[in-house]
Amino acid sequence: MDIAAVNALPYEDFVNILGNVVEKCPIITAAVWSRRPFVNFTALEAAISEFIDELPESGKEGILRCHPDLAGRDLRGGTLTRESREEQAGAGMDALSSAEASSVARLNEEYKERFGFPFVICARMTDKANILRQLSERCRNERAAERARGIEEVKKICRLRLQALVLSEASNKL
Ligand SMILES: NC(=O)NC1NC(=O)NC1=O
Repeated sequence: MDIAAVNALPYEDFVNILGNVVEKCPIITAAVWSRRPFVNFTALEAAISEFIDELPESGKEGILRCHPDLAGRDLRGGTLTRESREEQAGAGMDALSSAEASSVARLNEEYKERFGFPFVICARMTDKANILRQLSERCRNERAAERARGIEEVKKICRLRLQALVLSEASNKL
């Protein structure tokens, strides 16, 4: 779908198609619909990013809380969203050794205990070893820094999900 097709979507379709570019936060997609028409892919991505940046800190934490744990209960129970399942599987989160799985579970709990929101990282842009390292390193950060870092990761996940749905200028030229 190119940007002209995106701009032509009624809001029901816009939210149905793009509603999970930020995990379980269709309200963000619903809000940016009124910013149409988008001149290009970058403008659509920027509108989402600006909406997130304008939220109070509690809203940003709310976005983080909509994300499932890496290798957590939703993965084990088969209740991840399709996007999240593919991202987590791509980084090997569905094939951890039992030692890795218990380490991730312990660190995820420690992180949530400390910050009150889950550890979020763009799984597609990293790998298992780095996820395990970041999980233990980022546990030591300050809350505000971690909130900002988590939101940066949400935006990376969003860009990749958008790219899977909307042709960017670069791919238009191919
Ligand atoms: N917690 C967390 O980072 N979750 C995720 N990351 C990602 O790329 N997809 C997710 O579901």
